[in-house]
Amino acid sequence: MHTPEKLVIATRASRLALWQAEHVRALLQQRYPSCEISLLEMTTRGDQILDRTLSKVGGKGLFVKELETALLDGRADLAVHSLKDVPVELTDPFALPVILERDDPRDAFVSNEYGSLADMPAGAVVGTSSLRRESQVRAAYPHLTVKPLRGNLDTRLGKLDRGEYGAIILAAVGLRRLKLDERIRCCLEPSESLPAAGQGTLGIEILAERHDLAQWLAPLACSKATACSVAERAVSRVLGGSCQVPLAAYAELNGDTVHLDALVAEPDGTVVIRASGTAPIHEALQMGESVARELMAKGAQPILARLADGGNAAPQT
Ligand SMILES: NCc1[nH]cc(CCC(=O)O)c1CC(=O)O
Repeated sequence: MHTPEKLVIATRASRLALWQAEHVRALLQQRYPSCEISLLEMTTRGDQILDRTLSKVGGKGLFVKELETALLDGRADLAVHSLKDVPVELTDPFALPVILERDDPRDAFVSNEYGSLADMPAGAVVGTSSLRRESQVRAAYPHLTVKPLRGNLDTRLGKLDRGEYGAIILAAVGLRRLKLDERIRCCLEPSESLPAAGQGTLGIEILAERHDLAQWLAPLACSKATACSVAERAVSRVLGGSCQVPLAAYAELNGDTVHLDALVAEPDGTVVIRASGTAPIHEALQMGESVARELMAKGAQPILARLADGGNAAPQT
């Protein structure tokens, strides 16, 4: 069989992104031992803007765009992304043919003082720059104060350690990948903090015309994670994943059945609209779309419309 001789993987230069790219490199190397595989490290706009809340700076696929230019001009063959950061509508020459097996999708509670959100006293400060996390924290713990928190993982942990926050909320998977598990005081179950669409999942982006490449990458795909991400991303797509909005969508597989929970909330936590659905794998897309329509019917529209005014397209962290 014809196999690849040389592959270049475009990646952001953060430690987490590098771990993820190395992970994909190792999987490919195992499968294609004679292939020469290298990483092309890039700094994206999302990495440069550290002083403002991501949802405020907007910009479609802040973490994705520069990597796409490397695919376009041939400097790289594939780009590895946290699926959560990938816009739901990939524009024309690009495709996302491979969704890898999902890791832990949960949010993690990190603190030097407290064991959980429930332990925190009135007025204590929780750091997160995600409207999704903020709205859920504020809905369940209205006595806590939520403040924005930006930067890569090390920066965020540094701000916590300097006492700027009583606790911060991060994706558990990011901490695990950087061997920072010991910082996790507890994981927030989906019932307490419903994850973002695609959280804990990696996707591989290529130029759609590279059919050879798509075939070489195909063995890395996980059909279960793919079904879940199809359902979750359908919600974001229907609701305008391009809006900066507190939106969560989390699917699980039970045998051949996909179960999906989704919510849209006011950032201040005063309104949380929920919907869920269940369907066989092959109907994951339609089920996701109908869950999204149910959210709309229950009043998601005014929240979305108001938040959409501020800009387009922040990643739904
Ligand atoms: N918001 C940025 C981002 N994008 C992906 C991850 C972690 C990896 C993942 O969720 O798959 C993170 C960090 C975080 O949310 O704490």
